[in-house]
Amino acid sequence: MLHAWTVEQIRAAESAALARTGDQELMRRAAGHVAWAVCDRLDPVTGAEAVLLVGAGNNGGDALHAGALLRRRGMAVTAVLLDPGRAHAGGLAAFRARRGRVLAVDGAGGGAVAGVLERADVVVDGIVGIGARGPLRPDAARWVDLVPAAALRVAVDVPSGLDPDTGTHAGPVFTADVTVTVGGLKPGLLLADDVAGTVLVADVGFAPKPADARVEVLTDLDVEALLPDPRTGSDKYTGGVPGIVAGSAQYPGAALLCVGGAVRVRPGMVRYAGPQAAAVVARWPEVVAGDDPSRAGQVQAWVAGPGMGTDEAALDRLRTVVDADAPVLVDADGLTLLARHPELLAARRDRPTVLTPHEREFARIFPDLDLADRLGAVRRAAALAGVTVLLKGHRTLVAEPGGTVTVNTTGSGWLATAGSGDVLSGVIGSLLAAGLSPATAAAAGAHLHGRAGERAAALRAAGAHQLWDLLRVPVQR
Ligand SMILES: NC(=O)C1=CN([C@@H]2O[C@H](COP(=O)(O)OP(=O)(O)OC[C@H]3O[C@@H](n4cnc5c(N)ncnc54)[C@H](OP(=O)(O)O)[C@@H]3O)[C@@H](O)[C@H]2O)[C@@H](O)CC1
Ligand SMILES: [K+]
Repeated sequence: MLHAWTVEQIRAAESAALARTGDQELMRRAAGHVAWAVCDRLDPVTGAEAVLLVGAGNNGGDALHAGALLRRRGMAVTAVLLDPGRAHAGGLAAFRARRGRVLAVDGAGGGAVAGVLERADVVVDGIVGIGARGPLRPDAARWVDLVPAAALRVAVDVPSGLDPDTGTHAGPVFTADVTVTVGGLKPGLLLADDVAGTVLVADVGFAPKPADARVEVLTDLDVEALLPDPRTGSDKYTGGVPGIVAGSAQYPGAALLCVGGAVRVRPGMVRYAGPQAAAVVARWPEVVAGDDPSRAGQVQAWVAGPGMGTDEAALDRLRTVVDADAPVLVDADGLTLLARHPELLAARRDRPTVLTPHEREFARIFPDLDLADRLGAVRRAAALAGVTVLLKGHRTLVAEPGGTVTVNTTGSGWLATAGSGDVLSGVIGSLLAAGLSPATAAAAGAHLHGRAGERAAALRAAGAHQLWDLLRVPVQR
């Protein structure tokens, strides 16, 4: 499992390391990682031109020390000092000692900066790191806008303009190919991967405690270890029995897609309770199907919603499921019904429950929460409702009421297709039925679904039903 920490947590861990090691040494270590990230991506290194954008804080100091190392590797390096009177003294001395070129934006060098940037093979962003407050100020933002897209763009610690805690960027932002982040991951780097690019964690001798992290990422091996794995002596109930309430006359395919997602995770048995029982059994003969969830027999987790419609019959089925003792996942039309009948959601408070909204569905249920900050919004939603909330998106987020959020980093554009979410809810339903906690089932399901989406992209396998075959592919060790 990977972990990410807030700026406050990173600062707390850093201050202990500063007392032990001293800031110059930490900075030199951070700079070594930045220089390595640059050299590793350039061929040839010698003779390449680098520009450092240097702010007035320690982030600029990291960049200057990295520039000194790049000079040693034979690169032509220009440091652009955005606040020349306050540039980091130790970093600047090290850089000058290696005969790096210095331009000050407020003096004679100002006019030359645009031209130097235009020619750069590499631009290193040391404008601001975790000491920044609010959107980039205009005098820094103007240089970000001039960074050529063709250059290798390397951000030190955090791309300037990106909020490391939330991943939001209200104004101009340095768009990085690579971010070398110091000491530990920050949540914003996971959420805004389009801005952060590839994220490398620079180990400089301190790391916050994993147990303190409130933002996590599952890996393939984590998920593999969580999946139901039948052994001798297993029966269908040890494998888990999900019950699916999905599909309608208008959306018969949703029933098949959702049931298929559940079957292909390999539970002990799948039950179906809705108006498409005959179609479900015709496609999935292993499923035990009827139309009434109250007469479905033993179910260890319910999934309700995909394509089920929003009429009285659908509402009755949803009520039955919400009243059940088992864990419940509500998706799609089920969420529309929950938005109209908040008492149903209130009835699930503090019981094992997962909601899987996309942003429009989320806004219907939680109209007061601002999705500009998705991390904050999903966390507050889970706390308000007392249930696990999976917010779909390019980076799907899973929040549990206690405040921990899992960021899903798998997926591809091929998942943005009709019926893909129906498969996801079936997958999570099977994991819930196998006994995983709501947040773990939701996060593991999103991970598996995302990997299936990546395989679909690689195979050009169009159509949500293709995901069925791509869900449980063994992990390459
Ligand atoms: N401490 C250490 O030993 C280690 C630290 N490390 C490194 O230090 C970094 C943190 O350094 P930091 O605390 O100096 O803050 P930093 O991110 O450089 O920003 C402060 C500067 O930004 C300015 N500024 C603020 N807001 C702004 C805005 N919106 N737009 C524009 N400017 C803005 C602010 O200006 P002021 O408000 O003072 O006028 C001030 O000049 C960290 O990210 C990591 O890279 C690592 O090397 C490990 C060892
Ligand atoms: K930066």
